[in-house]
This record gives sequence, C-alpha cells and structure tokens, in this order.
Amino acid sequence: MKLIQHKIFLLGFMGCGKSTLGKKLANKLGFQFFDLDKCIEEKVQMSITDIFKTKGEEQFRKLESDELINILNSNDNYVVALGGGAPCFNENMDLINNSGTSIYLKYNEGILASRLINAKAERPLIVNKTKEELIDFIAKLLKEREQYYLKSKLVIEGTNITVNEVTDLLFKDS
Ligand SMILES: Nc1ncnc2c1ncn2[C@@H]1O[C@H](COP(=O)(O)OP(=O)(O)OP(=O)(O)O)[C@@H](O)[C@H]1O
Ligand SMILES: O=C(O)C1=C[C@@H](O)[C@@H](O)[C@H](O)C1
Ligand SMILES: [Mg+2]
Repeated sequence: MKLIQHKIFLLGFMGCGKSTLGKKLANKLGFQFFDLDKCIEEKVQMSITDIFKTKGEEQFRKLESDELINILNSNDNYVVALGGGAPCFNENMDLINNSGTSIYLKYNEGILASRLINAKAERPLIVNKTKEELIDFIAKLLKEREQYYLKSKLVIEGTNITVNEVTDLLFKDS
C-alpha cells in the first residue's frame, strides 16, 4: 500500500481534535509531527495565552504564518496540527494546499462546545465564556471560517472522528 501524500495538514475549529488526532496519525504513518501552536510557543518562549495578552492577536497571526512557512520548508514527511484560526489568515490556506493534503475535521458547535468547556483555560478566545456563550460564539465564528476550512482537499464530518477514518480516507484518495 502506498501513501500518496507526504505532507498532511489537519484543520478545523478549536477542539475538533487536530492536536490529539495529529499525534496519533503521525505515529501510525511513521511521519514527523508538528503542532503549529506548540511551534509558536517554543519559538517565542511564551504560551499562546501570554502572546495574545502581551502582543495581541494581530502579532500572533504574523507569528503563526511565519512558523507555518518554517514547517513548509521541511523536506520530511510530516503531519501538521494547525491552529484553529491558521487557515483563515494571510495566504496560509493557499500555501497549505500547494504543499500537501489538507483535511478538515468537521464538527458542529454543540460537540465542539462540550469538548471546549473543559479545555478553555489555554484558549484565549474562549477563556471567559459560559457554555451558552460558547455555543453562540462557535456558531458565529464557524460561519465566517468555514469558507476557508472548506477549501480543504478532504473533509471528514462526524461525532468522534478516529485515526482509522483519516487513514482510510487518505489511502482511498491515493
Ligand atoms: N475524539 C475525541 N473525543 C472526545 N474528546 C476529544 C476528541 N479529540 C479531542 N478531544 C478533546 O477535545 C479537546 C480539544 O482537543 P485538541 O486539543 O486535540 O483540539 P485542537 O483541534 O487541537 O484545538 P486547538 O485548535 O485549540 O489547538 C481536548 O480536551 C481533547 O481531549
Ligand atoms: O481558533 C483560533 O483562532 C485559535 C486556535 C488555537 O489553536 C490557537 O491557535 C489560538 O488559541 C487561536
Ligand atoms: Mg491544537
């Protein structure tokens, strides 16, 4: 069995599982794994929360695009877990699609909110929201962002997307 694509990008809203699934996928394929948020944190030696607080979102988006370009320059086979907003800023989505296979992990706001309500602390855009506010916030932002997410080459929709579903889709696409 051959794997056609050697550069795989997982994208979607906060909480869709890019980091969780990305690590498992990279292990399964024997590929290198990059978590774009972690790469930014390592580069700047600050947490995402502190970058938002001290530098602001605009500066964060610049750092995000710069780090993405660094990853794209790597020649290895890799899986990248993007940040939730990464595809929606600058030329990031075009750069991604010119480099490999993008996969949108698609969930509705209800599922995302139930996951994120217990994982808000390290996510500055949602840190202060109640469950109801979170559902509203996600629904609105998803509407704006889906135009970018849907530029992905592959889309998986579900209630609990597994690593096997992702690899099945990748091999089917080959
Ligand atoms: N398949 C799953 N089923 C249930 N919970 C999950 C699943 N995948 C991830 N989660 C949980 O959802 C939360 C967010 O997951 P994760 O950090 O992987 O999302 P992400 O897409 O990388 O988010 P971000 O864009 O903020 O980096 C975590 O608490 C994780 O444990
Ligand atoms: O959806 C977003 O805009 C974000 C998602 C996270 O991955 C981080 O990149 C940051 O918290 C912003
Ligand atoms: Mg993540």
